[in-house]
Amino acid sequence: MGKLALPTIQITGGRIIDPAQGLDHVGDLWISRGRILPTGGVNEEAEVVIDARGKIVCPGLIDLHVHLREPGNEEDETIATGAASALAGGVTSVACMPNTIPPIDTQAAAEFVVLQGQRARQANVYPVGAVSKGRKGEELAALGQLVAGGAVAFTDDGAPVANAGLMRRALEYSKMFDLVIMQHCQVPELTVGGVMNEGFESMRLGLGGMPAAAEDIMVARDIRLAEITGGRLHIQHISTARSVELVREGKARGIKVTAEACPHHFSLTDECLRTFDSNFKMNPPLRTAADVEAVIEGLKDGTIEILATDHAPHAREKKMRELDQAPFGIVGLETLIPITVKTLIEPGHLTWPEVIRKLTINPAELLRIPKGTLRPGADADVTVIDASTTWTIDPTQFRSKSRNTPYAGWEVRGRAHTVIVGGEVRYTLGGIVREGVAPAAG
Ligand SMILES: NC(=O)N[C@@H](CC(=O)O)C(=O)O
Ligand SMILES: [Zn+2]
Ligand SMILES: [Zn+2]
Repeated sequence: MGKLALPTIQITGGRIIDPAQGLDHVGDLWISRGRILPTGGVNEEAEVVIDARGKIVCPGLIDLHVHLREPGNEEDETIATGAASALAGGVTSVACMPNTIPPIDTQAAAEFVVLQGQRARQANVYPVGAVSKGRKGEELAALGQLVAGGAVAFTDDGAPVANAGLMRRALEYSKMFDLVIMQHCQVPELTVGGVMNEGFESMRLGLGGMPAAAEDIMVARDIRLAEITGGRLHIQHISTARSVELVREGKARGIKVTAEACPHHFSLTDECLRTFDSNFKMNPPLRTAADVEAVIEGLKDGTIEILATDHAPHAREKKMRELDQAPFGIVGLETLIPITVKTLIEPGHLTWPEVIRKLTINPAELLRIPKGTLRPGADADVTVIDASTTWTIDPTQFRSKSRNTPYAGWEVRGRAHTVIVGGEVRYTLGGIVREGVAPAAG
């Protein structure tokens, strides 16, 4: 669809929340030809009217940590199904990890991801390039070429950059592009054979443990490396109390370190493994209640400025293997909003504007992408959230190709109602008044 064909959209009567502008008020939001219009809109009838009374209208959510599995594991997810899953979760932009087969470690590989994202016409898809060639942790990948191919950050996620010398060079070199190095912090030698958090529960269950220290030690090392290089370090899926403390200290000392937390790390604990259900197996593992509390505290005081899902789809036959054989990871995009509502908003830890900030302008600024705000002239990526609707999480209804969620059957509140990307309604639960052809139900 050309820009001229994009409709004028009026979203009426919603609670407009845009942390980037400090906005939180009830009103109308106007969109035309793919862009946000100034308040008051245009002097014409809108072609599409979305009734947002009682709902939240915010910048399209951004999830900077997803695994889309293409190329190489299309039985788990494709860029198209993952980007459709994003929309169903209210997410209009995703940054996808390079642990595909082959990995995203060249310009051509990054361009392929961008192209597949454009073809899919679902959420915007931004590739994250590998730090090392083949994600082998030996030689630096051609970071400049990756940037030319569209990479917005670098990581070897799925594995850490274990070699301190390589990590130092990556932090040094990435300064040239002002891009962030995202790190899966974990000393590999300390987690060999691990299935879950090391502690009372793993001992009781007789399962191999992954100590919190494996994460803490690498977080400490990398913050120090960020300090001596002046590079930008981003801690992925932070999960331990000590790591949160280290990031807090690092920030206080003026080091360029940021962190993200995932819903499972602030909603579940290692006690869930008593079921031996592989849907509770992820990396980093579910930790103790004290760690969950510390992560929530970090979210509250701003130490952790980003929410991300680490959406990690795995086909049923893989995830159904015995616990120690099953792969790590859970799908996350379609449960992001309700689990955040249940565990952060309803208990009063964070307000809606605080949550939305961590899902819009904060990740946009981290990736240096021109997204995450409803400022006039901005790309019209908008999420309308029905914050009060109650529903039951049913994995068979997911747009994702995979169903590996620990939240099946949970009674929850809040979900994306309508999602607009580039001025086009790409997902809706219905209720849109519009001339001409109605958009396909998401
Ligand atoms: N988080 C996970 O448990 N799994 C991720 C890898 C990763 O994020 O490290 C995956 O790719 O499946
Ligand atoms: Zn990881
Ligand atoms: Zn990941």
